[in-house]
Amino acid sequence: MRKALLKNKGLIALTVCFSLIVSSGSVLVAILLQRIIDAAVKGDMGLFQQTLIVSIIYVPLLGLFGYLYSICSKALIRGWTVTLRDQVFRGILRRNFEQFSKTNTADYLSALSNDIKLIEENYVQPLLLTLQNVIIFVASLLIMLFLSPLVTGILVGCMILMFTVPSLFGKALQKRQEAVSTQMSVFTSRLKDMLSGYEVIKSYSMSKHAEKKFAQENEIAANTKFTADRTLAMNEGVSGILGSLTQFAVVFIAAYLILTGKLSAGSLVALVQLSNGFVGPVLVIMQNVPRIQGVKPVVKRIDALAEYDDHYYKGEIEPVFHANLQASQLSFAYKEGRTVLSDIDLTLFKGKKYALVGPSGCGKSTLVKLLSGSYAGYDGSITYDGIELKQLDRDLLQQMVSTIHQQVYMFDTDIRENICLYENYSEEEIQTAIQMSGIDQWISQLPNGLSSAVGENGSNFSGGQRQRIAVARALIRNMPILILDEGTSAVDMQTAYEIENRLLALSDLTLITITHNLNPDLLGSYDQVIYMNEGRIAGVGSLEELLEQNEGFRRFFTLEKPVAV
Ligand SMILES: Nc1ncnc2c1ncn2[C@@H]1O[C@H](COP(=O)(O)OP(=O)(O)OP(=O)(O)O)[C@@H](O)[C@H]1O
Repeated sequence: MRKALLKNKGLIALTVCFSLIVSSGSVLVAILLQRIIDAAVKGDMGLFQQTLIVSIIYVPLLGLFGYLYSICSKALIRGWTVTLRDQVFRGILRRNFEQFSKTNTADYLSALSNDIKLIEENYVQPLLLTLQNVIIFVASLLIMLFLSPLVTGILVGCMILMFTVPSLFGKALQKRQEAVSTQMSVFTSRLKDMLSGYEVIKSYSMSKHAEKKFAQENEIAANTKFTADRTLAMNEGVSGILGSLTQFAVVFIAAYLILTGKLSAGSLVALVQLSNGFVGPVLVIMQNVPRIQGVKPVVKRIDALAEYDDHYYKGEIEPVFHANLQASQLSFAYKEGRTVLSDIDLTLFKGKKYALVGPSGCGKSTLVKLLSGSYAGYDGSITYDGIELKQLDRDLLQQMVSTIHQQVYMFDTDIRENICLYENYSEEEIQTAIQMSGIDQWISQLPNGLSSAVGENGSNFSGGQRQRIAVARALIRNMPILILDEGTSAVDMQTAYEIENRLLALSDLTLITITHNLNPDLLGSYDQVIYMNEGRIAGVGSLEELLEQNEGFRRFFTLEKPVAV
């Protein structure tokens, strides 16, 4: 929050400046009123004309500054929220995979939309209003003291009473605004879940259930917001009553002073006017301070997202991969006490090709995620050319390893952008990548070729086509290590065979392929097959060696029916 404020310091200075002019200017109107009434009562034509001329110049000028203040404060709100949203988004991107996946994506969406709106309405706007009204309050106080210290004293007494109200409501509001933020996050999460499962809802006739569930969630979210609004209304109501009582007190006391000849009629008008400029701001402050206090937990949440510091990966060493990638005594658990990988010792040499096989759930994907630096909370060590992964510069490490997952994510743009990911590659590089991934012919048949739109998450194309685009996306980057996490599972056997064979032919590439396709021809082409079972390495060697020497692998291999090409 503070950083977002500092980034807009120019606008803040202008807003405060105009606020100062407008607020003090509006208070000085009381003096003009006093002079007009006194001139009329006393029959002083000179004072009347003089005040008239000053008013004709003064009022439009005040209007102009009012307009400038309004524009500046709106620009400040705009700048503040834009900066805040940018900072939160950057903070989210700075997280490592492990930290990112601890929070539901809908929570991030809710923070970027609902929470920032809550902050805009309940923090930024009230803060500006409070500032403006503090100035009006101070200016009114000074002039009132000058006109009648007695009336001012009574007013201040009433004010102290009024100031106790925000502290009564502040805590309750804080709790309720926090509940609104949490509930909106839950609501967004459930909504996202339902929309993502649209296909299942339709195919299993779940529409009625989905509608009912949505109505329930909608009702809960609206009720939580209404509970917070009720507290706000209570705060506003009590403040309003106290404000009116105070104004009445001023009028009666001032009238009494006129009756006893201690105050002029003009001063009464000025005092009433000023008491408005005195009570009004206190009311505004009373209504807005609890709002600001109430939204503090949400501000804290947003700050935590924006100022995220990845303490795991603070490494600055530039990674190199000339020799090997090694795991020693590597163990890992997603949740404490539920070990997924145990005592992994493995050395992968540059340029070699590895097939990682094993029963479902044995930890293959977890292992490659650890090797590529997605998770940091492991025991043991992972080294690139002898240097511990946690000491390496993570951004540079990400430029060394590319992964093709079974579920490919496609951005809603065209094929070219999904391959290049907004980086510049020559036409020749693009052509080579699409040839290697076997999509050149298919693309050439599309009416718009590489410019064909892929649709939301690639919905215009089949799973296999998406995977092949992902292969091209990885190949064009020419990274030294490529992980194929069942990355060809959605293409037909022949195509998978062709793609893998092309990758196997790249001498500089270190390839790690996770596969359930136990095709002896294909597996036989890998330098080594790594057989995993129950979170451990249960065997490493060529296909032949494993089949000869490893009973467990032999059983696994024969049970998982090999598929002929
Ligand atoms: N993000 C996660 N949080 C908690 N547990 C997880 C997570 N991802 C995987 N697991 C668990 O870790 C274990 C290993 O999963 P992993 O995906 O690494 O296995 P795998 O061998 O790749 O499986 P498959 O061949 O079916 O893809 C499984 O028991 C799985 O339930």
